[in-house]
Amino acid sequence: MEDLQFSTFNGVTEAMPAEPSCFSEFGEDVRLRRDPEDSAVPDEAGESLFDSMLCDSNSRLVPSGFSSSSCTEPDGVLRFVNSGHETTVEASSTLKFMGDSSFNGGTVLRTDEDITDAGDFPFLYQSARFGNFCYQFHGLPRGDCFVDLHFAEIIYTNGPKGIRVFDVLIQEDKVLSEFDIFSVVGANKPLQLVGVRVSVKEDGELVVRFQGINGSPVVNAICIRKAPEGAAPQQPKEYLRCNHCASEIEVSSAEKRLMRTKATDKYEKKIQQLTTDCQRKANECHEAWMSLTAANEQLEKVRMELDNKTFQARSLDQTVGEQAENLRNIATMYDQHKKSWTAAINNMREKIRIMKEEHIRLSRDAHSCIESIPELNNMVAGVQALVAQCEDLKLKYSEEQAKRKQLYNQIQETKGNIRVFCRCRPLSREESSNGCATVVDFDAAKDGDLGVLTGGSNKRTFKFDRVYTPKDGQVDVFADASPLVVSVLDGYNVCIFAYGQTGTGKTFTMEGPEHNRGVNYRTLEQLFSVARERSDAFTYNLSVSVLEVYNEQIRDLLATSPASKNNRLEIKQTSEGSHHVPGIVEAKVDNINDVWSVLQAGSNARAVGSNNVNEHSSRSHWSFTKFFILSKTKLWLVDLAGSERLAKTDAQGERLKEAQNINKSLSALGDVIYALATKSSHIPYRQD
Ligand SMILES: Nc1ncnc2c1ncn2[C@@H]1O[C@H](COP(=O)(O)OP(=O)(O)OP(=O)(O)O)[C@@H](O)[C@H]1O
Repeated sequence: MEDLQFSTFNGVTEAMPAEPSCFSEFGEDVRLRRDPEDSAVPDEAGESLFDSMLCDSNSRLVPSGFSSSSCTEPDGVLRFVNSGHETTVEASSTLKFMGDSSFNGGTVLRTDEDITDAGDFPFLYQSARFGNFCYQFHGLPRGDCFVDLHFAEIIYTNGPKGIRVFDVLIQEDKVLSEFDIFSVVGANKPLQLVGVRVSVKEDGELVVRFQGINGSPVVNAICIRKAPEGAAPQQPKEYLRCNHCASEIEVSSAEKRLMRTKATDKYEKKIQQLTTDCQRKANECHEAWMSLTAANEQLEKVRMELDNKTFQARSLDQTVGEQAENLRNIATMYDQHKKSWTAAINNMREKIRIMKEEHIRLSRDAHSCIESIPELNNMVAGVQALVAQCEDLKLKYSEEQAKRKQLYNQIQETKGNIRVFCRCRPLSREESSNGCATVVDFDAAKDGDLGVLTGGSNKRTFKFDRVYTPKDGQVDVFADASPLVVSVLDGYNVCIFAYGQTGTGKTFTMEGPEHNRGVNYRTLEQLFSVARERSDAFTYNLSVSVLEVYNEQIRDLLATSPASKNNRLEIKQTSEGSHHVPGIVEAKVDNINDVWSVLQAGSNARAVGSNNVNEHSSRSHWSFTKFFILSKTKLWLVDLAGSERLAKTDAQGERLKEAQNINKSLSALGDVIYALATKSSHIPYRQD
């Protein structure tokens, strides 16, 4: 009994409907006969699939070929059309298969492939009509009849499912909906729609129409059978069908209940198992939900991270943009630099080209020089000989110069260490207009004699080293002073001073006007000239100090600060016998202009008084000295104050005191000079 199962039509457990006896074998439920290759098993899905295809509740699908044994009443067959095939009469059967007729449209298709489980007439399934077609039968008897349709997928043998889907309508009633042969039995396998009950009217016409949904419809055979006339629908009987032999067995109510109980147990177990599966699936769903929640949280984190990354990406974009801008600027600068460098390189190339040409020219010159080297060597030898000769001459010159210097200074000493020159100025315009006349006789002036008329024919004569007449100029006076300049540079101390009565021309002789310089300027000019001539052999560092002796006080005329101006200076004698003034300003001079500036500064700082003898009379002695740092030699150039006869000048007060001091110091100077001239053992330098 395990192999038996209720036939279930229309989704409920019930007995098979009343069937014509010749097709009673088709009671086997299609849901139990799925093709193993299709891996189909009877299940709710398969049941739903067939239910959805079958539109007539009395019809059924049979997944096997037509068998002659199933046709118990061959006379009841009104038409059996073999689509796409010619008329066939089987000797072993009383059935006559008509050739393909009564169709409208479509084409014929045949196959030589074997049809699995094809029943007794496989050729029924090896030909078919397909395409856009319908069958229209005429001459059928009025009343009900059954229509059986035979199908097999012989075109799309590899499927897939759904490649051919179509509807079938009989007498415009849909009997198959979205019919898919391959989905039910696969390829090259028969599938019968059995027992569609239709009614034929008086016109005896029956129309079978095929409508394609996907692909073209197909049909292999159509069988029209006569239905029992006036037969009322029978009460459903309860059958059991053997799964192996497909024989139908009528069962009693008790047996049916027993089987139902067993079936109920079986289904309860199945329900239990489904409940367990459902619970398991629910758990799985819960776990999936939890993991989905976790995934969502993770997703949220990822989204936030993504937001951050997006923000960072935007920042990076901005940075990249700025960098790109910088790069563009750099590129622009680079282009500019490149242009300037290119220009510079071109310029350099031009220079190199010129230099190469110059180099070639020099190389040629060098070659010609090399060729003239022998001659050059001779010249070099000659030059070296001349240099040696020159060195020898320089040595001899130095020796001779030393001798000459010695002799020169000996001559100066022979002339006398103290020399006195007398210069007489011409009468001034004022003196001439006052009727003054000269009392000096210059007849023997060339011999150094000066006669002074003392009245009448009396004449008193004075002896000097040289007498300058009023006609002698500054140049003549300096001619005798200039040899002394050379002596200074040879290391001898020299002092030139002007002595005389007020207004006799001391300042004129020493300083002189700007257009007619005196001894000071000319001496120093010659000093720099000789120093320049000797610069190859000697270096002279020259400096100048300017001082004034006024009322027995020494004043530094180059001092600028009040403290140094008020500083009390004294003349000191060194152990070597020379004299100097500690603390006095020594201005370094490099040329005659410097000296002149210093002298001007010193002259401006002098204390000048006036008396009625000479308005511009100097009331002080002033001098400046040259210091030769190397030899420490000094040249004193002194413009003494004028000696005066006090009664004649009518001096009083300060002027009298000045005059007294001047005369006193001049008298002391006279004593010193006398002591020096007579080579006295005591020189009264510090006599008060
Ligand atoms: N040789 C000369 N030829 C022409 N003019 C002269 C000559 N010597 C002096 N004089 C003029 O005589 C005037 C007085 O000369 P200077 O001032 O030099 O006298 P001094 O002796 O320096 O007087 P003091 O002692 O009062 O300073 C000046 O006007 C000067 O120009």
